[in-house]
This record gives sequence, C-alpha cells and structure tokens, in this order.
Amino acid sequence: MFAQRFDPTKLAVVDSNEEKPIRKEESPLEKVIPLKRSNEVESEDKSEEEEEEEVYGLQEEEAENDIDMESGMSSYEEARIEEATEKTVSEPVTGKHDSVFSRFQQTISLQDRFKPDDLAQSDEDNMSEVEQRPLEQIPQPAIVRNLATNDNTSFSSDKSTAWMNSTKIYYDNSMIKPYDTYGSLLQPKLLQNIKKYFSQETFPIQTILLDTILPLINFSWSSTKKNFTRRVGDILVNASTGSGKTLAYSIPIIQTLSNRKINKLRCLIIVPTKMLIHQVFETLQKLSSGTSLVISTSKLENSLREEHSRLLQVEPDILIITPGRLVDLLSMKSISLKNLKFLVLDEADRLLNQSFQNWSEELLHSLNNDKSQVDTLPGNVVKMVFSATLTTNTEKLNTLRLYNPKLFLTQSVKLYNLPKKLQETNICIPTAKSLYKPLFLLHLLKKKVQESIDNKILIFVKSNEASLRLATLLSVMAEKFNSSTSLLINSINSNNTKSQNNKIVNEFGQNKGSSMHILITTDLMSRGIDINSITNVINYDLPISSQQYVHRVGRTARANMDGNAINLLVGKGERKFWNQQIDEDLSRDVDGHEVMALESDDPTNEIVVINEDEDSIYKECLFALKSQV
Ligand SMILES: Nc1ncnc2c1ncn2[C@@H]1O[C@H](COP(=O)(O)OP(=O)(O)OP(=O)(O)O)[C@@H](O)[C@H]1O
Repeated sequence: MFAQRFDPTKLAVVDSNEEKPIRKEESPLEKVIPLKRSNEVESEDKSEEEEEEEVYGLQEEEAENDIDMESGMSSYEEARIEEATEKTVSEPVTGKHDSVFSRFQQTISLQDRFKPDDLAQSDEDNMSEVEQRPLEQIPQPAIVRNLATNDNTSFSSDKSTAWMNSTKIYYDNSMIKPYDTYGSLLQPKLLQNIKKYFSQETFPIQTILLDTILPLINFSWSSTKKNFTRRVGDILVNASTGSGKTLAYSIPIIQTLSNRKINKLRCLIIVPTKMLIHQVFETLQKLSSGTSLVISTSKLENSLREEHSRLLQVEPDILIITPGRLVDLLSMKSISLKNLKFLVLDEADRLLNQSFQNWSEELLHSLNNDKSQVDTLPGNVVKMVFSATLTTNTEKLNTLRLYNPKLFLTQSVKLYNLPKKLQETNICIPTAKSLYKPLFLLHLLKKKVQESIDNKILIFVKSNEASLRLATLLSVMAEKFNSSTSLLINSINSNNTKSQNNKIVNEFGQNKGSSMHILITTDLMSRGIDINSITNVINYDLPISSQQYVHRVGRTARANMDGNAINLLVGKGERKFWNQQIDEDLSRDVDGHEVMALESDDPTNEIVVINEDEDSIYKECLFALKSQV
C-alpha cells in the first residue's frame, strides 16, 4: 500500500567506470546519488509550490470554488486530499492497522531525516509523496552521465526522445548584434519599442533565435496562415539565467500577432509562479505598445467566476497564466484554443515537474479538441519551451508531443551554464566551528558593506523557519556588534502575510538608501525573479541540486552584469556534495571566473576568525534569540 521503505543504507552507488578527469581535491570515488534524489528534485518543485501558497497566502485569498493557483489543484481535489489526510490522521488506529500505520510514520520520519528540511511539505505533498503504487521497485535514479567526453550529447543515454530528435542549433556568447540589423524583419513600431525599453543590442540567445525563426515567421505568416506553425516548428531553448529569454520569445510573438485583424486567443504563456506572470506581462506590454494587441494575465486574486466572465467579454490575444488556473478555465470553457498559434512554457522544467492536476495532459487534450475544428494535423501550434535548466532526461518533454523541434543551446560539456560574469566563492567552515556560521555571515556582510553600501544581497536558506530565525539572529547581532545602521535586514517567511512579503520584495527591488539591503528567503525566490541590482547571492544553506543552484545564483550577474555567489560549506560532507552533486553539472564560460575557495585555516581569511570578545557577545545573541523565536 505504501511506497517501499526508503533505506538510506542502500544508497544508489553508480560506478562511473569511464575515465574522467580526477579533480585535485577529489579522490576517485564513485558517484553516489541518494535513492530519492531524482524524486526530491520533483518534490522540490511541489514543496516550493506549497511554500509559495503559504508565503504568498494564496490559499486564504481563494474564493469558494477557486483553486490553489500555485499548486494547480482544484478545490475538489484539495477537498479530497484534505479528507484523505484527515481520515488518515484522525481515524482511530485500531489494533489491526497499528503496525501498518507505525511503519508509515517510520517511513515518513526516516525520509524526512534524509531530506533537507526545505522539502518540509504540507499534507498534500506528503500525500503525493506516499504514491498509491504497487510494491514494485522504486524508480532508480537516472544513469550518471559520462562527463569525460567532449561530446555535449554525452549524457544522451538518459535524454527524452523529444530532445534526441530535435535539430540542435548552437550559439555562443559572441553572438551579439545591433537590433537595427533586424530593420527589415521587424515591424518598425516593435523595433522602436525594443530599443526604447530594452536595448540597442541583442543578447546571444536573442540573436540566434531571431536569425533562425524571424525569416520563417515572416514568410510563413504572409503566405500561409494555416501551415505557418508547421513551417516554424517547435522551439526548445536552454539558456543561462538572466540571458534575456523572455525577450527572446516575446519578440517573434509580437512580430507575428501585431498584424492580426481581430483579437482571438493566439498565444498562451504558462509560468510557474504569480511573480513571473507580472514580469512577463510588463515585457509584453512594453513590446506591444502602439499596437491594438490585448494582453491579459490570470489575476490570481480574482475569483474563478470573475475571471471566467472577463475572458468571455474580451478575448485576449495573449494570456499569461499559471498551470492551476489554466486547467480550471479550460474545464469551464472560459477560453478556446481553436485559434492558438503559440504555446510558451517559461521555466519549463519547473512546469513539467508540476504534476498537480496533470495540467499538461489536460492542456493538450483541450488543444486537440479545440483544434479539431480547424486543423487536426500535428504541429498545429508553435510550442516554445524555455529554461536555464531545461529537462533533458525525462519523458516529460515527450508529453508535449513536439513537432520538428529546434533545440537552441551552447556548446558546453556540462549540463548547465552559469552567467559568464558570475564570480563564485566557497567559504569552507570546519564542522567544529559550525555554531559560529551566523557570525561568519555577519563578518561577510560587514566586509560587503566596506566594499560598497550599494550592495544588495539575497541570502538563501533551506526553509521558512530558517529564514525567520536567521533574520532575527542577524538583527540581534547587528545591534550588539554595532552594525545595525549599515544593514537593512528583511526576510520572506510564512509568518508574514502575502501582501507583507510582496511589499518586502518590491522594496528590496527598488531599495535606495544609506544602508545595505539584505533579503533572506527560501527557494521560492530562485526562479526567474528579475531584480537586476542584486550584487550578491549567498547560499547560507546549500541547495539540494545543481538545478536549484543555477536558479539561485542566477538572481545575480544578470543581463551581462557582474555578480557574486558565495557558498557557506560546513565540513567535508558539504564540500563533497558541492563538488560532486553541484559543481559537476556546471559549465563556466571560457572567459568566466574560476571558483575561489576560502579555507578557514587561511590566516588571511578574516571572515572565519573570531576573537574572545566576539565569542562572548555572540553567545549573548544566541541567548537573546531563544526568547524571540
Ligand atoms: N538585449 C538585451 N540587452 C540588455 N538587457 C536585456 C536584453 N534582453 C533582456 N535584457 C534584460 O535582462 C534581464 C534578464 O532578462 P530575462 O528575465 O528575460 O532573463 P531570463 O533568461 O529569463 O532569466 P531567468 O532564467 O532567470 O528567468 C531583464 O531585466 C531584461 O530586461
């Protein structure tokens, strides 16, 4: 009945026989992946969603039969899960169920012991964690990639067929050109808006995409509206964080639709979080200014009924929406996909990992139904799949039933690319000194203040509780160590209401002032958030995967600007985890930076040196914290 017990002693040891460059600090160990790692990445997304609802308080603002927008579950499903959860928890456990129930509790507690508590999940997640599946083998982790070869398809063994069948189009960071070179391919008004609101020059991913598909789009749209989508084909983009993906997909869409005569829903843009809806909307509004295009967003604070009537009154050309709300609108026939030409999945790997309500199947089912009236052939919509950590090794891309896909990527040996102006630093703390980690963080922040008061720092921790606790302790320490004037410390956590958290994020984005602004948050801020002035990202707690690392550090060094990522690594275990489970997957641009490692026994490393006075003041702060949190 329950998923097979997770036995940590049976960690999957994957023996990578292939010769691979042995890193100087790494002995020739076998690569070890915890049994649940691949699922953890999956559940990481669910827990982020749950966290999102919690932190943004989406649940309490739901109208009666609306849905949890982030989780994507309809109220019906939620009720079922709650009922099942209540039943499990409140039902008196009679004798005959005792042993089953206690085994279930043991399994959960055992899994939690081995799962970073940032995956501390709400009941729904635990319910989804205990999948109703026959007692068969738990899916083994994906085969470890052989990184020794230079062939960037070296990990092709675990790639989806969609990825394998795609036409690969490589680009590199040198591909930058003035937008004026597209004068003959772009509507004059669109070109004017790009240069007015964004830039005179392209970013590499924009160059390669516009060079490849603008001629196709312009020719196909003018010659055959019906086969236009098949002439263009589907588009997969794997491009680093902050590389301008939003603009890359928005420009071809506005270029195509600004010629339309009547407003019909021709473009659906699906994003995983509420914050991203607003960000994409702003980009499209700027690009389409001066046109009659109708761009709508799914207002998550509106009730489903209001949204339904609004969409029936005015059909938008472009709708930006989260998966959960999309499924409900489709089931209520609030929108028709009959005229759809573009389907965009932004942060696609995160979206495809969101399994709630099986949104992708629901979407494709509705698309086939609605399209059956006008075009039943494959390739009747241009699907655009974008991410900095695009899923390569799951069947999830196949569920999209891609048509003649083009895959845009850079030549890199590893799985993910980091922004080329990102400087990473590892601060290695011996386990014996881990008690002083908050004090080392204060030393680091004071050092950043000395470098520049304009520093804006995002600190990632593993859970809501850690965010609240660290913010409180830091504030106490800043006062005791006379640094409170120069540090403005805020935290995103579930103790705040949704509007308080939104206000904190907005202030952090606009912060101008005499003190350095510090925001402590969990991974809900790691996806797509575009605050270009973040100068430093500090991983106070390590992320649980290289994918999460890429999105966290991608909050800085955006749009070709400089940025710093600092990782606090406690003990040999975290150093090994960083080397083997994070660093192994990362490509750094040829003219990018090398990772710096500050060793705690390095006398010049003032961050981890403590004098006696500091020691006693710090202990006073810990004591004071006990009374506050
Ligand atoms: N050609 C350009 N020149 C200068 N800035 C640009 C250009 N294109 C986009 N930008 C800016 O770069 C920033 C990052 O863009 P965007 O958010 O689209 O990146 P992204 O690749 O989607 O990042 P993430 O993967 O984190 O979502 C935005 O502020 C955007 O306005």
